[in-house]
Formats: sequence, structure tokens, C-alpha cells
Amino acid sequence: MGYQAQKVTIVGGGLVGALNACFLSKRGFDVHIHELRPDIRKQELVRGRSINLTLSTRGLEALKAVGLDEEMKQSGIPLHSRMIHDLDGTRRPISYGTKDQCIMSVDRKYLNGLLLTAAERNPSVNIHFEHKFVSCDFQAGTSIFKKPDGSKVTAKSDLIIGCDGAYSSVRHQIMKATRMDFQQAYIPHGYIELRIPPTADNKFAMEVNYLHIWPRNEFMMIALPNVQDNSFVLTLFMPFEIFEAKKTREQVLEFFNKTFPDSIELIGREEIVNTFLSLKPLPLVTVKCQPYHVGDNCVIMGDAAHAMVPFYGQGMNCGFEDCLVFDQFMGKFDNDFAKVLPEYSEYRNPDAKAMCELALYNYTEMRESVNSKFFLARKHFDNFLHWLMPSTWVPLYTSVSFSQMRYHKCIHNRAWQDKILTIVISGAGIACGAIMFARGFDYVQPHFNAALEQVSRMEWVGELFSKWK
Ligand SMILES: Cc1cc2nc3c(=O)[nH]c(=O)nc-3n(C[C@H](O)[C@H](O)[C@H](O)COP(=O)(O)OP(=O)(O)OC[C@H]3O[C@@H](n4cnc5c(N)ncnc54)[C@H](O)[C@@H]3O)c2cc1C
Ligand SMILES: COc1ccc2c(c1)CN(c1nc(C(=O)N(C)c3cc(Cl)c(F)cc3C(=O)O)c(Cl)s1)C2
Repeated sequence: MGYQAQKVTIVGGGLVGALNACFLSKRGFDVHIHELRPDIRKQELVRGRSINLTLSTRGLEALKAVGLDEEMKQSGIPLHSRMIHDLDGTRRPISYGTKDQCIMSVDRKYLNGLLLTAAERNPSVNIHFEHKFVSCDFQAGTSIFKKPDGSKVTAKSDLIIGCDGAYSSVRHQIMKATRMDFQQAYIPHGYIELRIPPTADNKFAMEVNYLHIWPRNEFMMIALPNVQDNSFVLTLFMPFEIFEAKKTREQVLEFFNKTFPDSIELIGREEIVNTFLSLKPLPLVTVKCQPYHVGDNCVIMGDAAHAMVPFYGQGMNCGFEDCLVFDQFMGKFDNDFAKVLPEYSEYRNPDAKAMCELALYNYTEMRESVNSKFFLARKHFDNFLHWLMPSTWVPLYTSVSFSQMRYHKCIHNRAWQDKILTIVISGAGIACGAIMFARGFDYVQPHFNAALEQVSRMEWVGELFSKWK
């Protein structure tokens, strides 16, 4: 009998499952993707997950490894800066870094379709849509799928990879077969998505190459440009009980008038009211677990292994990096699953957990301390120190989004930065205290506000930094 390629079953044809199929078919495996939903390439809007996503260095490097980075760049929009929207309507840009340091705004549906089509280019990839994974037998290496008509299909393979998202059924099976530690936690915030349509002459209604942010402490809204139709997709994050308290048209419009006044004309009153009153806010969950594998024939990746809140824009980038790291271990151990699976699980776990924690840390930071002034001040301060000491002071967001530094090392990097910032800020606090003691609070307060205003207006640093880098 001729050489029989080993068979891999991938459960889930989302972003990570589809990219995994590209990596594994490149290694000569016979790959079968079983996806719960119908073919996304034939669907209209897919509700239930963010419409736009940001792709940064980690994700791009994984796409590059399978030759898809250029094709992806064609259909994404480069974002060189954030645009902060103040309550008074002032907008302030803060650069992400040097000219070549940018993130990409990509359309989820388009990216998923591109990855599925790229996987299918390899004849050894078969995609079975509307196949719901229900259980598997690790001893026999078989997985059972249910079809819409209720019939069942059994797939036998040498490796099962669970890429079935945050509520993974494959993870559930692993939990019953091995001592897997598992944690799941929701945050009190939910999100809804709104849309800023193109102008009458089909142009973008705001500056295009920016991640637009309306930081309002308890709430936050962000907007990403969508190249598919020159629109912006807005994601509004807010506590569920505040969503639930907005029951009438007047309450919704009053809220937007008070919190995001400059967005009303851009989105349109009807769109705001109809979206707010018709859609339920969606939840945001963190999932951590360990190990990611069982035996030598089953492993989970992407959100199935580590779902995170989106406050760093890293979930998909982390899942794409999972595929790259797994492929590196496959190369190191010559496709020997018995070695690859435990090594991958042990190596990747601390990094994925670190990213889940970083995203949650940023959610807290954004929520508690961040309104426009503090957000601006911190980012300009970070950019200035990075410009001054490029290899010593690497802002946290730079190490996360613009490097392939292991995520757990980014946390060490943040810890000593926070120590430095605490010293600087408490030093300023002591100075203010001394002046207040000598000259009284009324003397210090306007000076403190003016100083904060100046730091938050440090565009000149941003300009200097971007010119000189
Ligand atoms: C509001 C929001 C904003 C975000 N923004 C960003 C961002 O800017 N950048 C970023 O990198 N990440 C972002 N993310 C995270 C990103 O969406 C996820 O990390 C990414 O989708 C994970 O991909 P995945 O393939 O692991 O899981 P999923 O995308 O959830 O795909 C899982 C697939 O498995 C299928 N499936 C599920 N159960 C079964 C079953 N039983 N049988 C068969 N198939 C099954 C599903 O149908 C789906 O197709 C954001 C997330 C949210 C919620
Ligand atoms: C589709 O829904 C979503 C929802 C949230 C995000 C994204 C897409 C993409 N996100 C990115 N975040 C960073 C980042 O590093 N930080 C610290 C930031 C974190 C927040 Cl919350 C923010 F608003 C700005 C920045 C910023 O720095 O611009 C990037 Cl870099 S991209 C967050």
C-alpha cells in the first residue's frame, strides 16, 4: 500500500481552525475541517461576534508563514494612530509608533472566507459545513458529528484539534478525560455594535487610518474602518445594567447626547435607537485552562484554549500565534504528536494566560483611570520615553501589539514600568503636597490641571517622535 498521509480532524472552521488547516496541509496531512455553521462565504452578516478586528504583528507573522500576509494586507486598512474623541468634541491623534508600526483593521467575515479558500486550495483539505461536533473517543481516535437532519457522522483521525471557540465542546471532552484545570469569568460589561455609514458621495465619514476611541471611564466606544463598504463599525462597551436601563428612544438619545455627542450625526438617530432597542448586548468572557491536550491525539487552540476580553485586540492574534508556535514544535519534533502536544501545551500555556490577564488588566485600567486626559497623558508619556530609550522603555502596548515578545515577558516589562511610573507620579504628588502645604490647595489645583492638560496635549512629542524615528 502507498504512503497513507496521517489524518487530522479540525473542529471549527473559524479564524483559527481555518488558519490551522493551512499550516497542517502544508505539512502534507490529510485535513478535515468540521464546521458547525453553513459556509460563511455564502452568508450575509454573521451576528454574534465582532464584525471588524485588528490584526497586529503576531497575527501577521502567522499569516506570513503560510504566504497569506500580502493578500490580507490588500483587504485591510492600516491604522497608524488612535483618534481620541473628547466629550467636548475635541479629537486628538496619538501615533502607535514609527511609520511602519501600524495595525490593520480587517473584516472578520472576509478574513475567515480568505482563510477557508486558501486552505481549500490544497486538495488534501476537506471542509464539512453544518457538522456539529458532539463527542469523541480518544482511545479509538474517532469524533462524532451531527448533521442538520439529525444523522451522525464518525470521523477517524490521528489528531483532533479543537478550534471551536470560547464555549468549546472539544475542551469539554478533554475535561472528562484528563485532570484539566478550568476557569471561566464574565465581566459586567457587554457590547453592541453600531455602524457609521459612508457619506453621500461614498467616502468614509471620519479620518480613515485611525482607531477611533471615546474613552468615558465606565463606558467606552471604539470605531474601526471597514474597507468593504467605506463604513465604520463601532463597538460600544457598557455595563449590562446600563444597557437594560435604556428602554425608550428618549433615554437612548439622552444618553448619547451626554456621553458621545459627536457620534450622533455620524451614526444617525434612527440607527442608534433601532440598534439599541433591538439588539441584546453580548457578553465578554475570559477562559483559562490547563493543559491544552490529552494523550497524543487531541489538542485545543484559539478561544477554545484561551478566550479573552478584547481590550487589547489580541484574541485572534493570539490564536493565530498558537498555530505558528504549534507548527514550530511540529518542525522541531518531526510531526511526532506524542512529543509535540505536551511540549506545545507546556510552552504556550503561560503566554496565553498572561494575555488573558493583560486584557483584563487593561479593561480595568481603561474603565477606572482612563478618560481622555489620562489616556492621552499615558500614551504620550509612553511614546516619549520609548523615543528617548527605545530598547529600555518599550510601552506595554508596543510589546503586545508590535512585537513577538512572549506574552508572559510583556507582563514582566509592565511590572517594572508601573513601578517607575508610580515613583514619577508619587514624586509629583509629594511636590504638589509640599507646594499645597506652603501655598494652599487653591494655588496648586489650577496648576495641576494645567500641567495635566499640557501632558495630555503632548502632540508636539508625538510629532517629534514620529519625525525622528
Ligand atoms: C467585541 C470583540 C472584539 C474583538 N476584537 C478583536 C481584535 O480587534 N483583534 C483580535 O485579534 N481579536 C479580537 N477579538 C477576539 C476574536 O474574535 C477571537 O479571539 C477569535 O474569533 C477566536 O477565533 P477562534 O477560531 O478560536 O474561535 P471562533 O472565531 O469563535 O470560531 C470557532 C468556530 O467553531 C465553530 N464551532 C463552535 N462549536 C462547534 C461545534 N460543536 N462543532 C463544530 N464547530 C463548532 C463556530 O461555528 C466557529 O466557526 C474580539 C472579540 C470580540 C468579542
Ligand atoms: C473590534 O473591537 C475591538 C475592541 C477593543 C479593541 C480592539 C477592537 C482593538 N484594540 C486594540 N487595543 C490596542 C492596545 O494595545 N491598547 C492598549 C488599546 C486598548 C483599547 Cl481598549 C483601546 F481602546 C485602544 C488601545 C490602543 O492602544 O489603541 C491596540 Cl494596539 S488595538 C482594542
